[in-house]
Amino acid sequence: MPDITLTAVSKAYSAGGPLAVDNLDLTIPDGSFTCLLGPSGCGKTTTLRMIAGLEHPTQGSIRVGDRQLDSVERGIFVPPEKRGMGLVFQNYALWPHLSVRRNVEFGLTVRKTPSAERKRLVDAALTMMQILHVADRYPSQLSGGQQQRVSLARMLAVNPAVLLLDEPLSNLDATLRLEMRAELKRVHDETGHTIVFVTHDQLEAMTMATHVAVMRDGVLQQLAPPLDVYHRPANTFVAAFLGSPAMNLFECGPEAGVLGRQAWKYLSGGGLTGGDVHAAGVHTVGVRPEALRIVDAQESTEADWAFDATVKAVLPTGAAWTISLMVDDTELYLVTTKAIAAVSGDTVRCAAAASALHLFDSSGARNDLADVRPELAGTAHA
Ligand SMILES: Nc1ncnc2c1ncn2[C@@H]1O[C@H](COP(=O)(O)OP(=O)(O)OP(=O)(O)O)[C@@H](O)[C@H]1O
Repeated sequence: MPDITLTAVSKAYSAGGPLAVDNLDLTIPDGSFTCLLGPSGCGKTTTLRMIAGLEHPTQGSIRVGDRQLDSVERGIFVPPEKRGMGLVFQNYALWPHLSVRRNVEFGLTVRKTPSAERKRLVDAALTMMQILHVADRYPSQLSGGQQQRVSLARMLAVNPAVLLLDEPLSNLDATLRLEMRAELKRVHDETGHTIVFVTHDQLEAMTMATHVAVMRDGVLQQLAPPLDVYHRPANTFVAAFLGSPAMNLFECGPEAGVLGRQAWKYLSGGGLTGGDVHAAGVHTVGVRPEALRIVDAQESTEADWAFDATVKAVLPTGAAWTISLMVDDTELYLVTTKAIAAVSGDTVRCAAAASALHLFDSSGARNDLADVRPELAGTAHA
């Protein structure tokens, strides 16, 4: 199936009311695992439901390759059952009075698929989801994870070209969620289906997606592979939304706080004058907690940005240490896998490579300064 393309799609639930989705241009590549990611109410579900044909756009068009599914301007609307898409929601909506096999068979029975073919397709879907051994049980006799596998098997059995999933893992406990993430990724690798997956969980998006579409207030912020979104966020919203702890962000300039003034001084060095930094529009600096390190005075190189900070608290997480630091009244986080001896109240020297700094202008948009100082382009991880 070709790409799914949304062009200038908007949706208001009431005439003249607020836009749940605002002028969305989005291309979901064929065969991709695209996650629609963003905080509650940002328009992810509305977008998914419009792709499915369960909601009508107020404006704009949706097509798959050359096939128009919706066009408000041209009065086109293809009903959900004719779109070749399978849907799975957060609540599995299994029929309680039907066995697992009958549940999975349901869509095929509706389509009047011959019984031998039906059995083959159901067995294949149950095998794919590794639940063939519970085929004769009823939903109430299954764990939450197994029930979710049944709802996925039910969708896979009818072999839709596109799988639309709306927070399908949010009812599962942490262990099952992890297991199902791996499972969905495997299904995607094995089938090559296009998957569109709604989640507000950044870890879910990072771990499974080939592409992440970050939304805010109905507006697309960035569409890119997950590591690009993480390492080259398009703006401060995306930068702050991904990562745990989130990216340290602080205002930078001659009038900013202590840390921001130091950063501004650093950025102004190396042939780039303060005026140039200002002219280039740097307003906010970001640095990921794991890009900061604690150094001995002799360890940081001249190219590093280095500063002194006071340890507020050391928070061991088992695999790593999260350290809360204060520079004057700015709090920032550092994550390290190296055990450190520091305790609350100690002063430590921190450093980050120039390439680990993310620069944003006053509108919050990414500003690489790449033309001026390539080492500040933030490309170390790209
Ligand atoms: N049926 C509806 N009628 C009126 N407003 C709605 C309806 N469904 C959603 N909205 C509103 O549209 C906006 C987008 O909602 P949507 O459910 O698409 O967001 P979401 O990002 O999926 O949120 P969540 O993660 O909480 O499900 C919200 O302001 C919401 O209140």
